[in-house]
Amino acid sequence: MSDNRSRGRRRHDEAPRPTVNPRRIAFDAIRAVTADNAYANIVLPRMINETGHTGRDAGLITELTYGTLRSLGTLEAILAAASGRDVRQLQQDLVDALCLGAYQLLYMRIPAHAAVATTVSLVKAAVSPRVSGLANAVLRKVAAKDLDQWSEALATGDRLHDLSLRHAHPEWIAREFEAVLGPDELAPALAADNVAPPVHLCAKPGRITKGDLSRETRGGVHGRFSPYAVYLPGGDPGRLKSVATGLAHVQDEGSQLVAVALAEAPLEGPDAAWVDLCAGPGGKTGLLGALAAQRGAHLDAVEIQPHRAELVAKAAKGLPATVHTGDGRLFGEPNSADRVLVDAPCSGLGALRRRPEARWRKQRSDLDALVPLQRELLAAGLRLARKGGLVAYVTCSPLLDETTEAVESVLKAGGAELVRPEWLIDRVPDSVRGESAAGAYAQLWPHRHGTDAMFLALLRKTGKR
Ligand SMILES: C[S@@+](CC[C@H](N)C(=O)[O-])C[C@H]1O[C@@H](n2cnc3c(N)ncnc32)[C@H](O)[C@@H]1O
Repeated sequence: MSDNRSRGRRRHDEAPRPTVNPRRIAFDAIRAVTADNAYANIVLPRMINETGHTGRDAGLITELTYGTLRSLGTLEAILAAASGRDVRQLQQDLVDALCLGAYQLLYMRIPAHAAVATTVSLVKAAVSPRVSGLANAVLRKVAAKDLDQWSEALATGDRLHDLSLRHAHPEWIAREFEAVLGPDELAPALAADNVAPPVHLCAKPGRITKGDLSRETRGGVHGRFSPYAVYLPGGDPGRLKSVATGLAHVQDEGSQLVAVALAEAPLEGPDAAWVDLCAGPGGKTGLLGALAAQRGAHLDAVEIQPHRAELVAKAAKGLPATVHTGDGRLFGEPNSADRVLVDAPCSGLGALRRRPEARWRKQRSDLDALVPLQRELLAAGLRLARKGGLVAYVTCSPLLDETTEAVESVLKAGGAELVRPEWLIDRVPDSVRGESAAGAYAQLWPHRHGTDAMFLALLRKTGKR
């Protein structure tokens, strides 16, 4: 009797079992990205939450969705070969389902018969029963080879083409990376973009220590390089009290390093007026603001997009910082700032591992508008700095146009010099890029450092601009 009662009570207390199949959720998320231009890292957590999946199922859904989206170009090339036709001739929802199936066959340890059967059922239910026979035939052909065999079968002998196909990147991105890294490191750099990174947290200096933050995360380890980084072992960072109350925030370790490198660079003269000229959504504002508080400095944070400026205001809460909504190119008095961060809007190609679909959406032509804006913002940062003041030019991209070429073109106008970012270079091995008598740049890489590919040029204003 008592047994029955307790069994009944337990059933009543349990959360309802999720009823939507994990593969269906992954398919719906992929459709949202390909059909509605959604961002997977925004729609997927919501879908998982709404359908009540947790633990291993949530992990499976994430792997299916992110993995398929990261590998789309390669999967489509293999599907084209397996079906004997250009996949653009097929309806998009069928292609999405086939990509999801092919991903399981080629990248996951799911038995072929299960991957084919579940995908065919999905096609019947979510696309059309009329095309389920076609889906079955194509996936069986895909299953006949593994990824290495497909890569070999589709290789043309052109190194960039073959590496791009094997590591699922558009060829133009591989070419741009190679222009910076050289041929030997290209394969590991591309491969690193396909590994989901852990969430990095920043323990705001003066607010919480790394030790206390890692204890709160139950198993989080201290970052390799940043004095403030903790790697989250898993779970939702938003549920941590320190994150919810603003003592810590989510921020890639590389982003932390480039911001701290500006704050730690030696400076002669006053050191009270700091500016963050491209601040949204406010990660670096939060860290620089906390450092400014410790040093008796004040931070002005500028962001052109009002909704992003609101996020900056949240990140700056309780810190000695003022948030301005406006154009950084027009902000402030010339010769007034001691330290300026120009974290310029960029292609974001240094953070592809965090944004699964991004590599297939970006185009080389996106740089046409970004490159002039980056140079104008850097020139504005130098105008704002006082003589002897420091400007950090930062991008989350290693591309030549957005990094060294931007800096060199602005330096040509005179009145500024390149400074070695010693603080960063001393603590991060293999982070020097392009050392010369004129100075050195810092470049971080996922495959070398486990960070996003952040670029930093530290400049000192030497005269009139
Ligand atoms: C790379 S993001 C900055 C990331 C930020 N520093 C952080 O750590 O969270 C670049 C930001 O610059 C903003 N932006 C673009 N053009 C701008 C302009 N002319 N003036 C100020 N901000 C601008 C973008 O809206 C975007 O929020």
